[in-house]
This record gives sequence, C-alpha cells and structure tokens, in this order.
Amino acid sequence: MAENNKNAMAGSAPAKPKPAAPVAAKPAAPGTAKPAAPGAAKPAASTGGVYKPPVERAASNPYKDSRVSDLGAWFQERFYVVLPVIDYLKKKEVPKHRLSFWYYFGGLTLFFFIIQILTGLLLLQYYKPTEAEAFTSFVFIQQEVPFGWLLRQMHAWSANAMVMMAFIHMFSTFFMKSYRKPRELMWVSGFVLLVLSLGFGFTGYLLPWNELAFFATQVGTEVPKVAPGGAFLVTLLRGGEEVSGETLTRMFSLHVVLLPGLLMLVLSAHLLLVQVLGTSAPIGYKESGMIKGYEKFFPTFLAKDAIGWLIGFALLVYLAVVSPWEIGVKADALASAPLGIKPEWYFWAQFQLLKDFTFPNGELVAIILFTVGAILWILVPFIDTKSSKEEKSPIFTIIGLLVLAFLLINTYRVYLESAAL
Ligand code: HEM
Ligand code: HEM
Repeated sequence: MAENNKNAMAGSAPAKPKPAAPVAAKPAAPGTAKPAAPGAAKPAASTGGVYKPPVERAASNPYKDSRVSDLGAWFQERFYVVLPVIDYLKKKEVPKHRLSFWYYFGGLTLFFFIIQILTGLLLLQYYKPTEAEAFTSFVFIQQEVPFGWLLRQMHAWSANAMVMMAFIHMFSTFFMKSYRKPRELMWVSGFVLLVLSLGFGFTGYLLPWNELAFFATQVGTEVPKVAPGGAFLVTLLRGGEEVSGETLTRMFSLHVVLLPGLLMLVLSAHLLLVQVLGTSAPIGYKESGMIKGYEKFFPTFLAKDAIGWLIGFALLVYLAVVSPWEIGVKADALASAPLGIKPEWYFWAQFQLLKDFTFPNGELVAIILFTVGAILWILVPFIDTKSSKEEKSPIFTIIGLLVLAFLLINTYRVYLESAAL
C-alpha cells in the first residue's frame, strides 16, 4: 500500500496530537473543546433516552489543543474523526522523475469537469429542454444573456478538452503501467469515467437542437440497430422510432441528472484510490535510482497542478473568443440531412471502422470487434501479470501503441474526408 509514500502508515497516527489524556482530567484550552459533561462515560441505560455505546470512548479529540482559529476549532471539535485522513493527505508525496509531467493530466481532466459542472449549471438557468424551445433558448443564451455566449462556448470547448485530457491520461497511465497491482481498480474505474464522459459528449451534442446535432444523433443512435436486441436500445434512447422531442427529453435527463450522478460516484472512488494508494512510479525506476526525490502533494504538487489549471482556463477563454462554435439552424426533421454528417471527433475512429466494413454484416462485425476490444482493454491490469510482478511487459507497450495508432489514423482519415468537403 502506498508504495511511494514514505509515510505510508501516516494515516493511522494523527500529526500533532498531544499525549492522549483523559478529557475530564485536563482543562480545555480557551476556545476549544469543553470538558466532557459529567457522566459522559456512563453506560447507556443511565442516560435518558440517548444511546451511549456500552464501552468507554477513547479519550476525545487529540487535536483540541492545536493552534487554529475559533472557527477551525469549532469544526475540529465536531469532525476530529476525519482529521487523521487530512493528515494522511498532507503526507502524500509524488515521485519526481523524467516522466512526472504525465501526472498532471488526471488533475487537468478533473479541472475541465469542474468547469463543465459550473458552466452547465449556469446554462441550465436559461436552457429549455423542449422541442419547441430548445433552439430558441440556446440562441437566447448566445445573444441576449450577459456573458451567455462565454458560458456556452466554454462549456462546448471544455467538453472537448475534458475528453482529450481523459484520453491522454488513459494512455499515459497505460504506458507507465500505472494500472499494475495494486491499482487495477483505478484503471477499471478510470475506464468507466471515460465511457461516462463520452456519454456526456453524446447526450450534450443534441441539446442545442440544431440541424447538425439532430442528424448526427440520428446517425449515432442508429448504430446499435444491427446488433441483436439493438433495436430495443435504439427505441429506448430515442423515446420512439425516430429522433424527436422525446429524444431531447431523454438526452437532457441523461446529461444533467443520471450521468453527473454516476460520474461523481465513480470519480469519488477513483480519487479515493489515488489518495489511498499514492502515485505509482514506472517499473524499475526506484531500483535503478531514476527517482529524483519526492514532492509533497500538498501544497507543492497541487500548486503546480493549479498552474496547469490556470493555463487551461486561459486557453478556454481564448478559444471561446477566437474560435466560437457555431449556432447553426434549428433542427427540422423534414429537411434533408446536410452533407458530411459526422459525430464528435472522439467517436471518429469507431465511425470510420463502421464505414470501412462494407461487407455483409460488416457493421455488426465492427461493433463486436469494438466491444471485445473494450472488454480486453478494461481487463488489461489482470491480463498483464508480468507488470504486476514489477517486471517489464513490452508486449503490452506494443499493444498500447497499436491501439493508439488505430485511433489516431482512423480519426485523421475522418478529418481528411471532412476537410475535403
Ligand atoms: C453537471 C454537469 C453538466 C450540466 C448541468 C450540463 C448542462 C448542459 C446544458 C444545459 C447544455 C445545453 C446548452 C448548450 O448547448 O449550450 C449542455 C450542452 C452540452 N454539454 Fe453539458 N452539462 C454538464 C456536463 C457536461 C460534460 C461533463 C460534458 C462533456 C464531457 C458536456 C458536454 C456538453 C456538450 C458537448 C454540449 C453541447 C454544446 C454545444 O454545442 O453548445 N456537458 N450541457
Ligand atoms: C473523468 C475522468 C478522469 C479523472 C477526473 C481522473 C482523475 C485522476 C487523478 C486526479 C489522478 C491522480 C493524478 C494522476 O496520476 O494523473 C488519477 C490517477 C489515475 N487514473 Fe484517472 N481520471 C480519469 C480517467 C481515467 C481513465 C480514463 C483511466 C484509465 C483507463 C484512469 C486511470 C488512472 C490511473 C491508473 C491512475 C493512477 C496513476 C498513478 O498512480 O500513477 N483515469 N486519475
């Protein structure tokens, strides 16, 4: 546990405790905990209706004499149980080596997600998720609401940034083999986070209810149809046979209720694991002296993280101003689909594969290939047993390179095709 955390067991011992002394025997420092009321340690039966455990409690808050503000003392008195956890976090350390740069991408993904929550909640104040009003409210946000254009542009750019950072983070942890024992669940939970982020992108795309979004969603939701049972999934997603106002309602509720809830739940587990297990170092680095030391997560690493976040924020504002996403025209189910309909860039690789497999049942084969590929990818920490024994596993590096090459080449092909239109 916490192999790179020099104070791995720090969590079990509070940092600044005074020697534990029975509360009643020692007068409390001014402004801190009051002495326990007489009779506090009496067994349950003697206290009128209030349950008291039949065992003597450990002697109270060991932090009560630490120097904090009155407000701090007030919270300490009530939450002293979690203080060892805070101490543990304070002792968390991040190894320094030539690949340390890649440790910033998880934090950057998190930062763009926070931007999404903040801008998304503000957009919600004006956005109306109905077929009749969605596009009008979307244009209203862009043109009438003070700084509404900035919020919408930042939300749209940050969505792309978040997905991009999640991909970089995934491949960097893959090539550093950070998924190896004991971090298997970090990889699995991370992959679920990526899928949920893609779900956010897919459901958000329809919300402006413009022509491009409408037809792209029609194409996107059509895909599962070729798989057995897929037609049911399509109806479920669309809320009927075709993309309609019902689909908008579904995408909206997924986008602002279900997906945020799920993502935050899985993210909590992911971040808890980061804190509990500490940050990994690439295989063999420690043994060959390539670790140039450790830096404290709090405040040193976090401060550097914050520099990345500030740069990210500046970039979002810059892109929102110089390269705004278009508003488009209102969706019309009866209009013919415009040329070159394609999904968001993060679905291009799959999209191209579907287009390449033109032989009979080709689409089904493509879907099966992708599903099997994704299952194997999520199971990598359990398949790559060599790296879990701290041995190099070059075969997995090669597999990672092939997967990356496939994604990049296919994405580039779709880009070339759309640039030629
Ligand atoms: C709790 C968090 C979120 C809320 C409350 C929220 C809310 C919204 C709302 C109200 C819209 C419609 C307004 C508009 O189109 O500008 C929207 C659009 C969108 N959202 Fe979110 N969102 C959240 C998180 C995310 C995340 C995490 C992503 C992506 C990873 C995302 C991607 C998008 C996209 C791509 C659009 C369409 C943008 C456009 O073309 O304008 N959202 N979101
Ligand atoms: C919403 C998406 C995600 C967020 C917000 C997130 C956040 C983080 C953060 C803050 C860290 C610690 C700092 C770092 O090492 O970068 C981390 C570590 C990690 N993440 Fe993620 N992550 C996400 C997605 C993913 C994905 C897609 C994967 C892989 C499939 C993944 C796998 C890991 C692993 C293995 C670590 C441990 C790294 C180490 O100890 O060296 N995460 N994540």
